[in-house]
Amino acid sequence: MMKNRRGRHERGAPHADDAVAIAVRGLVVRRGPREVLHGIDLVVPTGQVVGLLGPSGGGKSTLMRSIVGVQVTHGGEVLVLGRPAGSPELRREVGYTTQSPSVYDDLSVQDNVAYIARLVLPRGADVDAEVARVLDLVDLTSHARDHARNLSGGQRGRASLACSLVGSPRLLVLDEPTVGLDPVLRRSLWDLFHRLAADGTTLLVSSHVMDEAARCDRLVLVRDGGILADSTYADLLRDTGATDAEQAFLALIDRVDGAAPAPDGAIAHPGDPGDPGPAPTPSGGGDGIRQETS
Ligand SMILES: Nc1ncnc2c1ncn2[C@@H]1O[C@H](COP(=O)(O)OP(=O)(O)OP(=O)(O)O)[C@@H](O)[C@H]1O
Repeated sequence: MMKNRRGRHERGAPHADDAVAIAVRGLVVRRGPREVLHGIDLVVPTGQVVGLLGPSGGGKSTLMRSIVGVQVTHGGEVLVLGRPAGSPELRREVGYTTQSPSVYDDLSVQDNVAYIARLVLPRGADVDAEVARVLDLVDLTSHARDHARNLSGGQRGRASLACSLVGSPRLLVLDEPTVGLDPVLRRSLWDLFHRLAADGTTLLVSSHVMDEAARCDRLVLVRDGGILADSTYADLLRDTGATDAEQAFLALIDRVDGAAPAPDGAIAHPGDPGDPGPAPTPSGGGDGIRQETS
């Protein structure tokens, strides 16, 4: 059994490639009558904060749902920590927050978290200590006894985030966790994300606020069901000649739409001639994708 960077014994998942937390190949998803992901290839390295950025309706949530295994998929492969997305073995390894905070209004904040902790933690674990730990991480200790219905929007979001931090999952998939937060809270959440990453957790964080790009170790720009770029913020600015993420995003769109030429050394886009394609995926995954809900 291996130990991770936190010194914990890791639970069961194969480790064909510890450097890769998520490997997506050729992912196709249809929702209703439309195909909304058109053959996505994506590799997310372990221990990084990877931002999934792009305009509303581009497919960020659908991609995240596919990664956590709650999305019916129609082609391709999604491996998470070396296993097919949605595998039962991943339930304690992957934390997920949806865009709408998932908390029980009629329970206190601490009881919401304790409920999840009793489901997630091994028998005999110190639930109270874990509740205190995660509430401290999201700065909600002073609201521990408040009913969730009495929280502000930002506090509800952090209560939901606290639930997904229970048990220190190795992968956190967070759908717009900073939406509606004031700048101070946004900064403190991004600081938390980087502390977790420094401790070995991988984070996939979506946002349609382009100025959050600078806070990510890696950026994946999603538009119209495809990946427009997969880069670092610095490389994105260098390769587009832009001064901020929004400008860079628009420059990439113009380039893809044929309105602007790519400068030398431009970012390789998936599917471009010369694009080396995704990094090798870890072996040990299944031959299909678990399909749980529509
Ligand atoms: N339940 C659904 N049924 C049918 N189509 C859907 C459903 N949910 C989303 N879609 C469609 O799938 C596409 C991708 O949506 P998705 O929610 O993944 O985008 P997004 O980038 O996360 O957007 P946002 O930033 O607004 O959350 C959109 O065209 C959307 O209309």
